[in-house]
Amino acid sequence: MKTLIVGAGAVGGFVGGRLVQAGREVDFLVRPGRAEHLRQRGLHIVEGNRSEGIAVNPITADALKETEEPYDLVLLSVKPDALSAVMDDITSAVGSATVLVPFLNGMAHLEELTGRFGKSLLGGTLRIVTQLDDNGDIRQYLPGGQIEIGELDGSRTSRVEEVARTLAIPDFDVAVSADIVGAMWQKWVMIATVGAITSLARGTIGDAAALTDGERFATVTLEEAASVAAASGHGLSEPAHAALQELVTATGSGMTSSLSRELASGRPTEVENVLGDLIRRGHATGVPVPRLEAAALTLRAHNQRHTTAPEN
Ligand SMILES: NC(=O)C1=CN([C@@H]2O[C@H](COP(=O)(O)OP(=O)(O)OC[C@H]3O[C@@H](n4cnc5c(N)ncnc54)[C@H](OP(=O)(O)O)[C@@H]3O)[C@@H](O)[C@H]2O)C=CC1
Ligand SMILES: CC(C)(CO)C(=O)C(=O)O
Repeated sequence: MKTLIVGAGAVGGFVGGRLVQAGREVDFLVRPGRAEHLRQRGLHIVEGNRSEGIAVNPITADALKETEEPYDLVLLSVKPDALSAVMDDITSAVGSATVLVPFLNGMAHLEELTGRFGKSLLGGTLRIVTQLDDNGDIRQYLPGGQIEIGELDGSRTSRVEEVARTLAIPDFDVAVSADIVGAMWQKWVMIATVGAITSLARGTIGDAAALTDGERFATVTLEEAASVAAASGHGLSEPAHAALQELVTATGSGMTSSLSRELASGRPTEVENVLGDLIRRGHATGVPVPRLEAAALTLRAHNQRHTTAPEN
């Protein structure tokens, strides 16, 4: 499938770079500065001391407008504040048979994208731990990754199978979900909980678990996020809740989240998309969320110090 990766940051650069290495036909929609960087330096993925340079094909929005052939697959890997701009930019890349898969965290983007691209859209979740570094390279902090995709109505179609085959890259688990909306909510509960704990503790899940009352704090924070999901009609199954409970209280765990990594590196965070939206839904459904609110306040204060423009 001819694939367009939208945004060559921590997610798009990593997934797209691995797809190129696996021999897929991939272009990267990037802004002019990133295009220049990728042409000069190539895309670099760094794991520990190992750095791999990958020759990639960047394309800017102006050049994309000239494209006559739509892409088969478009992977959206920008942050929410860039979504409306890229939705305009990809118009010429999306034809009647194009499939779009978003990897953004949270749920707000789904409504926006469905309104614009309707049936072209699949749901998606991605679990990797990567970040752009100061050289513009992509650092992977934990090995492997998981991708879940699915039709929003839960049906099993040939196009979803084809996308899954295209995304099958080494060290990645790729699964087709019969309930991708539920899977996205589950990931949202996870990322909000891990993001809140690790941002407030300024450390890893393991660091927080080792603090006095750390495990209890993590348990109650998970309870808040899971209760909002349940009140919104997307309650976690008992095994899913138990697995998350283990994940967020794991002693010795090196897990962080993109929220806390960005907090630590002085970059603006996606607080509104990951925590703000969940808090708003908590208020709307009468679920108290004091720990999520405390984390959001910390991250909003950080954003105010580190951004000149609001996130959304
Ligand atoms: N990092 C992670 O481990 C994970 C992140 N996610 C989610 O994935 C999404 C993307 O995050 P992440 O990759 O970390 O973010 P990054 O900031 O690393 O990457 C976003 C990229 O989007 C690019 N971009 C911004 N505007 C445009 C535009 N108009 N056209 C083309 N490119 C553009 C930026 O490029 P530039 O500014 O250089 O132009 C940047 O390289 C987020 O919603 C995040 O929550 C999901 C799973 C894991
Ligand atoms: C899976 C996880 C928690 C990895 O960092 C993530 O999605 C994120 O940080 O945004």
